[in-house]
Amino acid sequence: MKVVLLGAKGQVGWELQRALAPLGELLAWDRERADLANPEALAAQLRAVAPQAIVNAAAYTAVDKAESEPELAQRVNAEAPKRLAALAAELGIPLVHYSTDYVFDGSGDQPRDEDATTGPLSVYGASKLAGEQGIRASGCTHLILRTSWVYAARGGNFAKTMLRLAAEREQLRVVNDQIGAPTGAELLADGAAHALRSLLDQPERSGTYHLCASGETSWAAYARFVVEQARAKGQALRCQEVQGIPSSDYPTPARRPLNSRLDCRRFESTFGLRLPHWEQGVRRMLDEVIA
Ligand SMILES: NC(=O)C1=CN([C@@H]2O[C@H](COP(=O)(O)OP(=O)(O)OC[C@H]3O[C@@H](n4cnc5c(N)ncnc54)[C@H](OP(=O)(O)O)[C@@H]3O)[C@@H](O)[C@H]2O)C=CC1
Ligand SMILES: Cc1cn([C@H]2C[C@H](O)[C@@H](COP(=O)(O)OP(=O)(O)O[C@H]3O[C@@H](C)C(=O)[C@@H](O)[C@H]3O)O2)c(=O)[nH]c1=O
Ligand SMILES: [Mg+2]
Repeated sequence: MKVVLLGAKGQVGWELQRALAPLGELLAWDRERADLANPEALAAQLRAVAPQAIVNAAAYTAVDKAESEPELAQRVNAEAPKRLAALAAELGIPLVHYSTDYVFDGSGDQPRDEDATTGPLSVYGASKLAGEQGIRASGCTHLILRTSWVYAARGGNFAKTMLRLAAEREQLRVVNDQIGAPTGAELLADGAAHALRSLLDQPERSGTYHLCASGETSWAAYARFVVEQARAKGQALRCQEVQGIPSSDYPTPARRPLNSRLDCRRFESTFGLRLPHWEQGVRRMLDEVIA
């Protein structure tokens, strides 16, 4: 089977290069090879290689910057996935795609399932929601995997920012009223590979799924965990305190949801998989980064 992977150098894309390799011939395309800002050219490039599945890990992920670049965010996160889905429908092949907790408004304190009402607060969230909607409307066989708070040893993410700041400063100030689950790129890649295998035999499993590590935390408690673990692993850090603050004390261009809890039971029961606790993957990532 020939699989095209888009966004091959991102956090999740990098892990997908590993996780998808056993499925057959993998064409791993980065931004230089295939630009999602040009959906028509992308479709022509894909058509030329006639893949049997498309996995899209590319996205415009700069949440604050998207507020001032809404057109580019829309092209990459909405128009390109819609074009990919139209091609997948035409070729009769599955499309795997990732989406985000930021499609929701974050009200309440309960985990949301896949059918919960969406209500993005940011340009990024709205562009990702439009991408989902384009895929669902295309009629192609698909997996839309909504996740949250992605980290990896390779690439930029919140945990690595905290490690850097903790080495420089005595005190970190981090929001404690946004709640979610940090999710590793490894888990997202392995989960997608398992689910894609399953989808090839059972196309009726096509649909939208929530896929996050289990458990929940705030960004502040997550930062504290990272600092404590890193110190226990021998990192010299100046940071003495991670001070929890309300989101209102940390103004950003984009608004973020307070409740990012996602109910992942549909993914677990459909594909017969169990999602590990977020702390497990974060520990592994820190081992790798600190080594
Ligand atoms: N990061 C997170 O916290 C979360 C991510 N997600 C979703 O998960 C998926 C994977 O995200 P993640 O791996 O973390 O993101 P990254 O930002 O690590 O990787 C995204 C990749 O997409 C590439 N890319 C950006 N613009 C284009 C373009 N125009 N054409 C081709 N490639 C492009 C980037 O290339 P370059 O490096 O050159 O910019 C990068 O390699 C995305 O769909 C994202 O929306 C969902 C929830 C949380
Ligand atoms: C650096 C920093 C951030 N924060 C806050 C800002 C924000 O509310 C939260 C996390 O910061 P980030 O910049 O990592 O947040 P952000 O880039 O919005 O993270 C999001 O990325 C996109 C792609 C997603 O899809 C989401 O699931 C989520 O992971 O922590 C602090 O409170 N103190 C700090 O020193
Ligand atoms: Mg970010």
